[in-house]
Amino acid sequence: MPDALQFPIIDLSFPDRFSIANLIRQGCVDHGFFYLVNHGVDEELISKVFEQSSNFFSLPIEEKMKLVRKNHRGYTALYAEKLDTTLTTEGDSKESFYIGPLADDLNQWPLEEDLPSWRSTMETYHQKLLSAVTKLLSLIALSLKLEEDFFEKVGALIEPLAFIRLLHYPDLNSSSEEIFGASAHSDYGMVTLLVTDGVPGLQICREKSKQPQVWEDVPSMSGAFIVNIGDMMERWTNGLFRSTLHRVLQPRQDRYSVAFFTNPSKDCIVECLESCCTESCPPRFPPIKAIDYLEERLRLTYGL
Ligand SMILES: O=C(O)CCC(=O)C(=O)O
Ligand SMILES: [Fe+2]
Repeated sequence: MPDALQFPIIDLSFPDRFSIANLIRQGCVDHGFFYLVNHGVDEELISKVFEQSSNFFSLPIEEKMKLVRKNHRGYTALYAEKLDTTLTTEGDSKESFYIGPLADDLNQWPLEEDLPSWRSTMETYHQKLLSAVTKLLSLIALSLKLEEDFFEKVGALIEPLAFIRLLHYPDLNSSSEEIFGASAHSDYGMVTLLVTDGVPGLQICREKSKQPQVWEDVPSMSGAFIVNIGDMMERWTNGLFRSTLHRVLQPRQDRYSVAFFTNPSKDCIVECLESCCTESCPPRFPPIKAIDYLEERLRLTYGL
């Protein structure tokens, strides 16, 4: 058995920003994963989000289906999503609910009388997470030897396409090796901040092209977000920062988690950073517009 994974612990409130930036760089180059502590999001708010998430997923399926996913907002039922697009199996054994940018009015919400304070809890969480991510991105910019406001300057943060995904992996009492809670995938955007209820299941594969693939457990850390780099950040850094393959096994008991995905604003162009390419190491990915990339990935995931 390999030793348990150890990721760097990034303290968002630590005053020496350059040493934190170096630690981030190490985490992103080695694993594409790190823990984030002192992130400014109250424990109490996180507990409330989990409680409200469980309230929603406990509703009868007919109620949940009234909010079925439109414009990538709302409910996706068990098996409706398959993150590993190469699998021929049915779909992932999870249900989820997406809440997108608050300004564009496309979100779908349960009725206040059915789930009081549900909407306001999620809106507060969205705002708090966006503020933590903005701080984190300035450190990521430093870690890439860029100016702290690099991601602002390239327009990534004008109206970032940021999504909360509430996740519920029910205990299905089945042990099919073919079906995953979330099948192997990498996230699409810049960074993802994840919090789980502590039930194990998340694994990463550090060498995606090595066969057989080696999967290692990611332990949760109380009070910390698990942060991982997404594909657009990998493209910006020409592969220096890894967007690591990960998955969730079917849990042996109910499991809840909450992911916060941050993608750049829709018109932001993601192209290889000058500091990440040379004549002998040219850009591996052509420039792309964030919205085009995101839409294509979502299309593949949902088989549209
Ligand atoms: O639930 C988890 O632990 C991970 C979820 C995940 O990887 C995702 O939703 O992209
Ligand atoms: Fe993921």
